[in-house]
Formats: sequence, C-alpha cells, structure tokens
Amino acid sequence: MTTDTLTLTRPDDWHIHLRDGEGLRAIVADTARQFGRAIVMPNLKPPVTTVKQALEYRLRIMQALAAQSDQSSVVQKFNPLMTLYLTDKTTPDEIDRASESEHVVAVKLYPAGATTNSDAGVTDLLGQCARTLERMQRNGLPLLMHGEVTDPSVDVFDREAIFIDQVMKPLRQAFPSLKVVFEHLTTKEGVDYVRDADGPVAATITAQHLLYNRNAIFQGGLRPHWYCLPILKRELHRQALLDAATSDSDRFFLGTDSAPHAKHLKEHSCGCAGCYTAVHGMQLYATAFDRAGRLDRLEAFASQRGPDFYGLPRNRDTITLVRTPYQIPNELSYGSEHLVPLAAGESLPWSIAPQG
Ligand SMILES: NC(=O)N[C@@H](CC(=O)O)C(=O)O
Ligand SMILES: [Zn+2]
Ligand SMILES: [Zn+2]
Repeated sequence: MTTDTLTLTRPDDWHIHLRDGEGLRAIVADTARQFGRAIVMPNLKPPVTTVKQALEYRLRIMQALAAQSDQSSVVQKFNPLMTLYLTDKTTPDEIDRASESEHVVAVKLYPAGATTNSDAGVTDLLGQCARTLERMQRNGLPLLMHGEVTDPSVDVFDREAIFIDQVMKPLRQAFPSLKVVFEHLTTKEGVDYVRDADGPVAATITAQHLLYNRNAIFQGGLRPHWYCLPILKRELHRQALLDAATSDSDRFFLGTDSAPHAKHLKEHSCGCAGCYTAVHGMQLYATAFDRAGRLDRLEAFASQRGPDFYGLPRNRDTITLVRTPYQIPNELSYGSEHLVPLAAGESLPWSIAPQG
C-alpha cells in the first residue's frame, strides 16, 4: 500500500545558514514555514563569536520574521537556536555565558580554510582550544563540527574520512563525554564512525547527500548549483547515508545545510559552495525516504532524534506532506540579487499541505 498523506510532528532543521541583512529578510520565512526551530550557523562576516553577538543576530532574525508578509502563526512562532563560532581565542568564560543563555545551544568548529567564511576558524583544535573544550564538556554544551581536514594536498573527496583519524578521534579521546555533532555527514566512513563510536556523538545529513551522488555535479556539463562542501561523494557513500538516515539508530538527524549564495556568485569562474534547500527541504527529504521505501522513519529523522540529542522538547504541532507534485522554482529573489534553489525547475513527488 502506498502512503499519500503523511502527518508528522513539526520537524526542526539542525543546520541552517540564514545569512544577514537583506538576504536574511528574503529567505528566513522559507525555513520558518517548514521547521519549528533551526540551529543557525555563525559563519557571518564578521563571525558570531560571542553570546552578545549571537543574541543581537537572533534579534535581527526575529525582526526579519516580524517584517514578513507571511504573518501566519507557523512563521511567527519560529524559534532560531543560536551558535558561537569557535576561534583560537574563545574563552571558557564565553562558554559559561553561552550555557547560561537559553538561546545559545552549541559551538561550531570551522577548521580554518575548510569552507565559506572559515578564515577566522580554528588552526589547531587540541593545541589552542583545550580549556574551552574542557568547559564545554563540563557544561554539556555540544560542539558542532565541519568535519574536513584543510591540508590542500589531501584529495577533496578524502577530507572527511581523514578528519576522523586526524581530528575526531584525538578530540574524543581527550574529551570522551563532550557532546559532538558531525555536521553534514557525507561518507560511509563517517556513518560507520558515528554509528559505532562510544559516547554522545551524532550527525546531521542533508537532503542533497541523500538524493545525489557526485555525478550530479557533472551531468551534461558543470552544474554549480550541485556544488557544496563537503562535496557530493560516490554512490556507495550516498547509499550508506540513506541506510543510516532510515535506520533505527538515534544518532542521525535532519540538517539541511541550506546555504544561499547569490546566483552570480554560484555561476562564476570560482563558484561558491552551498546548495539552497530551505524552500523545499521537507519535499526533498520525503522524496529520498519514499524512494528508499522508508517513509515510516521520516518522523524520527526529522522531528524526534534532533531534539532528543539536544535535550529539548519535541515540537507539539504537526506538518502534513501530501503526494502531490511540487514544482521547484527556477529562481527566487534574494534581496537585490537572485537565488537558484537546488534542482531548480524540476518536480518532486511530495508537497506540503496548506497550513494555518
Ligand atoms: N555547505 C556549504 O557548502 N557552504 C556553507 C558552509 C558550510 O556549511 O560548510 C556556507 O555557509 O555557504
Ligand atoms: Zn560546513
Ligand atoms: Zn553549513
């Protein structure tokens, strides 16, 4: 029997880029229409490194929501959960302030040079940040990791697997009860590590890494809108990620990593990394779970395991997905710029039912 309607506890997005300024105003409602909460990444220019900056940024998000033409209660009830950008200089006192704030829920590691706006990131995690990590472990504040090594001599497709041995294992040996999220997991090696490791470890998985392998970047020509970091991998990795997301392990949950970049900066001689998936996040995930024959696991992945890991209550309202084709827009406006969503112009088999 095929399911045509699926009502779930409202999902949350445990990894999102909302940007700032006019870009923020243009996109925040896309996330707020689908997700009850989202973990907002701190890689702004300049990065969000203090609790004071995180709370000011949160206020700008709330103001951007209040100014939306969409005044529905779903959009207006959206709760952004904030993060701090870890640097070599982050102090244990800042960690205490974060732990005391109800709005700051985690600290984000960007290895310096690994991805968009990571220049201010950490150069030597255990060498520079040990006291800060110690305090995070004591306070139960999770570390979210962009898990790729930055050594330019390492093949771009191997950077996640090598990160496990070079960074993840030494970190977790030094701080075995530190809560860690391996963000936007992309490899079988990553899946095996997260599934089997001792202690409080979890991972987010994007929709693009469940739906596509690296052929998508090159299909019929170079397709910049399929380029994100970590980069799409070969089919065996996509299969491992899909198996993990649809398994009964409580360690894998939803994080879109929706990462808007203006169209002209994606379609460029040196195009930016990031796929825009906030406008059709749940339609994409439902398509992936449906193709795997595991729609029954979508609610655990999207709405239950994330809050359980973070020690937050699950949402109390619901969202309904219907098997009705959803036409992905060709282009969206992004302040004074334009934005091309992932798989623009294509159709997905699942839509979201109208909500109040
Ligand atoms: N995922 C991406 O390709 N890009 C993200 C940064 C990140 O999450 O690594 C961005 O901020 O653009
Ligand atoms: Zn990242
Ligand atoms: Zn990201």
